[in-house]
Amino acid sequence: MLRVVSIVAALVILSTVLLFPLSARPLPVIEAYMPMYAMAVVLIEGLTAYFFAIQYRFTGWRFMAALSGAYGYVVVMVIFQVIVFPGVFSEMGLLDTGPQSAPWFWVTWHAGFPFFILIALLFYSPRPSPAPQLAVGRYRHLPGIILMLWPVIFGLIVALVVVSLGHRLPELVAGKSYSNIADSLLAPLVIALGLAALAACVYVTRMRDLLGLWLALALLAALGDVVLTLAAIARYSVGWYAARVLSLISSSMVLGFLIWEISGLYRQLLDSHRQLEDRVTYDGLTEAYNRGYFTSHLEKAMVLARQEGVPLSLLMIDADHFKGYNDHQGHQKGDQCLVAIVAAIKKVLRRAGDCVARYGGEEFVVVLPGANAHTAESIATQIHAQIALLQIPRFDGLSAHVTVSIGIATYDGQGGPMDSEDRDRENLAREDMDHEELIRRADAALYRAKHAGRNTSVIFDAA
Ligand SMILES: Nc1nc2c(ncn2[C@@H]2O[C@H](COP(=O)(O)OP(=O)(O)OP(=O)(O)O)[C@@H](O)[C@H]2O)c(=O)[nH]1
Repeated sequence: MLRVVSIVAALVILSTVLLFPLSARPLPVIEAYMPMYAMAVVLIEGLTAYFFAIQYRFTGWRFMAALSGAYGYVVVMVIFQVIVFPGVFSEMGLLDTGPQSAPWFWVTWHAGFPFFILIALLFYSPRPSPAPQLAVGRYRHLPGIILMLWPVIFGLIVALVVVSLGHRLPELVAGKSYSNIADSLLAPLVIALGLAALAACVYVTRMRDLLGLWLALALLAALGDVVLTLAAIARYSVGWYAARVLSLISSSMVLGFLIWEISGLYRQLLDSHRQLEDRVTYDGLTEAYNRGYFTSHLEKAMVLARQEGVPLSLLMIDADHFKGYNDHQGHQKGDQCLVAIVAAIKKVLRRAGDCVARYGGEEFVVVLPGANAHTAESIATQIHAQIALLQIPRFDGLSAHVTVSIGIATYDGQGGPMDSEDRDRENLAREDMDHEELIRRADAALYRAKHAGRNTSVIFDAA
């Protein structure tokens, strides 16, 4: 970022120096240039003021409020300058203020902006992060609102004075030349304010903050704008056109930075949203779904199964003698074993709605929408086979390799359970089964699988 700023700063200085001797050379009059330029400045500075106000709103950083005020002031000045500028809305400009009002608005704009930046720098403090320290109390935003509004109100008063003095304003423009500005004390005043604001910005922010860096660059471009305008002596000359371009660069600088910053915040927001979503969806160790996700998924899957009248099976899978494995191999190996078990289960699950979740410590659940007890049993058998293929040794004498036990329960999609063998018994037991009941049944089947000697699957049987 420092390199980009340095390159732009070098270009601003170089173009100012190179164009300075050519400034007074006249160029063709393009009357549309002024309104287009003014519209762009109003839009850019208005957006900048808005973004600073928003930043103040969310961070409570008064520097932001004061900067918003400085840019708001410029908007007021530019609007009035373009209204009274000859040849934009009418031959002599609107409001019948005479030919002196436009250059006076230029002076008040270019003196006022660095002045308000100087004021804003009085409120500079390192950026509050990460949590904004907002003052509490009913009127906590009052100082910030005052900082934002007073430059705008001041600008309106200045505009009122300039408009009402109109023809009585001291002469700054004579014919096509506005050399009176350059010859009067106004020129050194405007340049001195610009230099002071630039120096203060560098000194106060120490360029630690990217905003300070871009603000300094904007002030440098604004200074180039002032120097070339003063050297141009007349409108529609090389210096005059070039100064307007520098003025646009100065305006865009900070807005560009703010947009870049906001895009970054948007990306961060999406990333943290994704992370949060992952946290509430996945188990951190095995990357299987977590219990919370499983419960809501099962609930929805059962509603869908009921609506479509199709079965749904649930497998509850538990690693056998896992305490013994942990005790012999250590907790880390135990973790790796759980990860391997999930990977093995995933290999068996091929249908879109199938999912594996970690139900608790070494216990996993598999939801199989559309699977009846027979299909579920076949999937359980495949899981046993995949886990056998892992060949994870135990060395505790209980068994050669890690195995799992599986309990199977099936919901028939008709509002009742479907038992393994006896359909009459199933019909007797028909009831409105919810997901908790299905889990309870899978758990009961798992219990029986454990008692049947482990490394086996059992289908729930109400008997
Ligand atoms: N390494 C590791 N171990 C875990 C994790 N979660 C639970 N365990 C362990 O898993 C073991 C479960 O033990 P038990 O509930 O007694 O069951 P078991 O030894 O597997 O016996 P059976 O289930 O009856 O075959 C405990 O020792 C837990 O510490 C985990 O995330 N990582």
